[in-house]
Amino acid sequence: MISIKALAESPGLTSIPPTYTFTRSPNDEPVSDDPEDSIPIIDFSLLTSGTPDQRSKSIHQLGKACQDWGFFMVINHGVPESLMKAMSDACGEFFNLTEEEKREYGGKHVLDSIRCGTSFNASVDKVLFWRDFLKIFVHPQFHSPSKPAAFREILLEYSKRSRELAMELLKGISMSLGLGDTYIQNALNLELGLQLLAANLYPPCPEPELAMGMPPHSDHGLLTLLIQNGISGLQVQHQSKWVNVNSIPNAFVVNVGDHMEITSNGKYKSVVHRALVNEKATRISIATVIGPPLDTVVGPAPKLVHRETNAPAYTGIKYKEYMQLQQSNQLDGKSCLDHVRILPA
Ligand SMILES: O=C(O)CCC(=O)C(=O)O
Ligand SMILES: [Fe+2]
Repeated sequence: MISIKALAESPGLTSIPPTYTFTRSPNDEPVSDDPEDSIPIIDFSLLTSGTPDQRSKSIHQLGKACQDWGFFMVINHGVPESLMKAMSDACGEFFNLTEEEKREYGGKHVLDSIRCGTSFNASVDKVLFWRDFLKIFVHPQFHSPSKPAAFREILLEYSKRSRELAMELLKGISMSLGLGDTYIQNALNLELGLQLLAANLYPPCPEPELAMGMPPHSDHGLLTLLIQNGISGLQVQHQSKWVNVNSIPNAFVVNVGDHMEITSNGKYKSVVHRALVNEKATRISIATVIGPPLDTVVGPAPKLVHRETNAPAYTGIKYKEYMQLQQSNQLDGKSCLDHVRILPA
């Protein structure tokens, strides 16, 4: 399968091949034009080193962001800007390797530690997406492609720093659920949890309104931390509208994943989002997914369910089985989560 990078660079390309034409559903939500519609901002420095009052306000804001939006931006997070830029550049260089060099990691299983390809799952996608990807398991065992030369070192440091940030956010989220700061960490054994880095490349597209970078979907895992190379394209579904995420430079865009929705028994919802493409600039986004160990069965936190007043709304499922389920179907909104939802009697 040809990479989207190779296709986009074909000389004289003025239209997209029909297999890339994404049919938007007739009841697709409109894009919000309200400048007030913007995902909440969390000041990480207040969450971790503010006064007790500032900390408790931040925890409240974090909980509210998870409940109302499922998405928020994190500023003053302490991850060096130079490291974020280096990671984004290194991913760009990976995609610049020859098709031959990248083939070493291509077309493999969802649980393989390094995997690159195009679209989402080109063997089941009816329409192909204008996107190449590189996915790497960086925790509990660290993996890295051996090329480009500096990749490994940058990835190691970036993975470590983004993990620390995620763990602090999870403490705050755990508190916001009234569970105590280490409850989620302990209940889901995050010490040995999966961390997946997924880099996305969206080259310029001659007919951006006809193509789709990534279709509407929610993410597996507890939290996703996203950085971008300054080019926008991400949209989040909110109150029946698509809201553009115009990220503050160097902020992390964080979202609630399906396994946080399950753990919180539906209090915090994973939110559907999509990535559009544009005609002019190459966009790179790098998602870091934080999840439990692959063999952990994730169900609602026992402390959050109550037989009569708050019955479990999801059946427990092994994290890796959930990932396999998502990978074997077309990426389609929250259809994967629907498989484990218990409908009220
Ligand atoms: O490129 C983006 O902004 C979104 C990527 C994404 O949703 C994902 O990797 O799951
Ligand atoms: Fe996503």
